Amino acid sequence: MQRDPEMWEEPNRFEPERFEVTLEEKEGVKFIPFGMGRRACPGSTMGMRAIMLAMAGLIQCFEWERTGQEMVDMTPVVSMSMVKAQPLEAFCKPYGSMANLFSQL
Ligand code: HEM
Repeated sequence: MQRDPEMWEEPNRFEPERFEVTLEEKEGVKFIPFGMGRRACPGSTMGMRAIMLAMAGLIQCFEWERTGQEMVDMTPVVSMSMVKAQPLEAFCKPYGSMANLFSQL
């Protein structure tokens, strides 16, 4: 459903802003990674915050680069969750100020 062309414009394009729409807004209920109704995930808020914190930390602390000239292959495998067909390989190095911090850990 999250990649249904009848629900989303260019569903295969990486555009996370599309999920900023809340349930109250006119887009309606199109983003339901936590299920709905009585059995919906009770940990949804914690899940969203944990992922946001983890992603923000990775982006804020490290400089990321591809391993070669080719673009990262985003082809997914059809499964219960969205898994990349090719595992992500990337170089990361801590930003200058972070390197000092990490060396003290
Ligand atoms: C990104 C993180 C998470 C995702 C994508 C996720 C997704 C889901 C989904 C799809 C369901 C099934 C809903 C349904 O049956 O309609 C579920 C159920 C559940 N989740 Fe999560 N979840 C996440 C994080 C968490 C966390 C952090 C907790 C607890 C701290 C949690 C606790 C539960 C529990 C207890 C259920 C069963 C609810 C029931 O059957 O009544 N989840 N989750």
